[in-house]
Amino acid sequence: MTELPDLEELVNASHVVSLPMRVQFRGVRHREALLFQGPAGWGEFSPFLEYGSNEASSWLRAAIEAAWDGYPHPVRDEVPVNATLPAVGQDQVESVLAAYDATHTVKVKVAEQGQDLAQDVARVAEVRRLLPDAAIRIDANAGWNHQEAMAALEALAGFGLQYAEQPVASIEGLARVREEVARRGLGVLIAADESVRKESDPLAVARAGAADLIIIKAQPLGGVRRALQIVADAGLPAVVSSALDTSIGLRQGAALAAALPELPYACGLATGSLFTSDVTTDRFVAVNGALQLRQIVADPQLLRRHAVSSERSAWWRARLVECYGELLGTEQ
Ligand SMILES: O=C(O)CCC(=O)C1=CC=C[C@@H](O)[C@@H]1C(=O)O
Ligand SMILES: [Mg+2]
Repeated sequence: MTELPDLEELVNASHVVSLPMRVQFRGVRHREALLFQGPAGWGEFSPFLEYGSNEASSWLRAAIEAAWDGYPHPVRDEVPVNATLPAVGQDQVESVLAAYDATHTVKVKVAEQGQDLAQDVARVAEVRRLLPDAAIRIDANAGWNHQEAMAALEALAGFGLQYAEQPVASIEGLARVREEVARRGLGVLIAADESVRKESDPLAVARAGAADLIIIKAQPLGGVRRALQIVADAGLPAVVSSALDTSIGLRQGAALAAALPELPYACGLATGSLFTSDVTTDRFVAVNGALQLRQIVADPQLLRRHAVSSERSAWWRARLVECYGELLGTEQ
């Protein structure tokens, strides 16, 4: 990004929407996002509501990159994607998976607050029963301590796990789990997500040898080009994942995945299927297990239909101004 666009131009171009979700994910049933169109296309700014302006400013940087600079040249025109299964009860697994045209790989959320390991085992077992040949990965979102992580991985490894994403919170903790998994011969790779996108140094995981692969997200990492640089510097395989974005943000994730020199795993970019509606008429969801790269444009009627209240809109615009201020401080 060479120069920031004019703030007034950004604010005036903004639309704030709230999209309804099929099931609760990450504690939300509605996902709010601010969208704007620039000379290169649409950009999405949708940091989670609880994020402060410093963290959220990377998301704004990514949105501006999408709308003003566009994307780097892709090296592939389709991106294999995984179905993402929220921490639903065993009885809901089949209906949630039915929303996806991407079940060669399933990521199962585990370690949800208020649930126990038996519920995780039941959920993973049900996925394995329904999809005997699928690659299954789990994501604990740092919800376990070391002991809990080891007990869970012992209990779940038998279902055949491709990898476990962020089983524990810290980088040292990940390294310790990774070592013990190897010592016990559990055959589960360890992936770092929060330890990449929420640390001040996204390369610390790689330097510490704490993970076998990294999860990268375009918005939290400040855009496609920055994320590509992180992967190049980390020297680890990368999986691109969504931030529960609308089709606009998913398109940015797909641009990142399409520009990576290597893409050994399916990406977590099928989350458009968790929404019951979107901002585009031709939603950016998987077809035959993959996203096909194409232009994604917001539809004025859908933007109106999903527009938030004037209070929420004012809240988002104020957030935009605050994050813009943060960017001005760091970029110029
Ligand atoms: O990676 C996927 O399959 C889908 C995206 C996903 O899991 C997430 C999206 C948004 C917020 C995160 O809590 C969550 C993640 O931890 O990866
Ligand atoms: Mg994750």
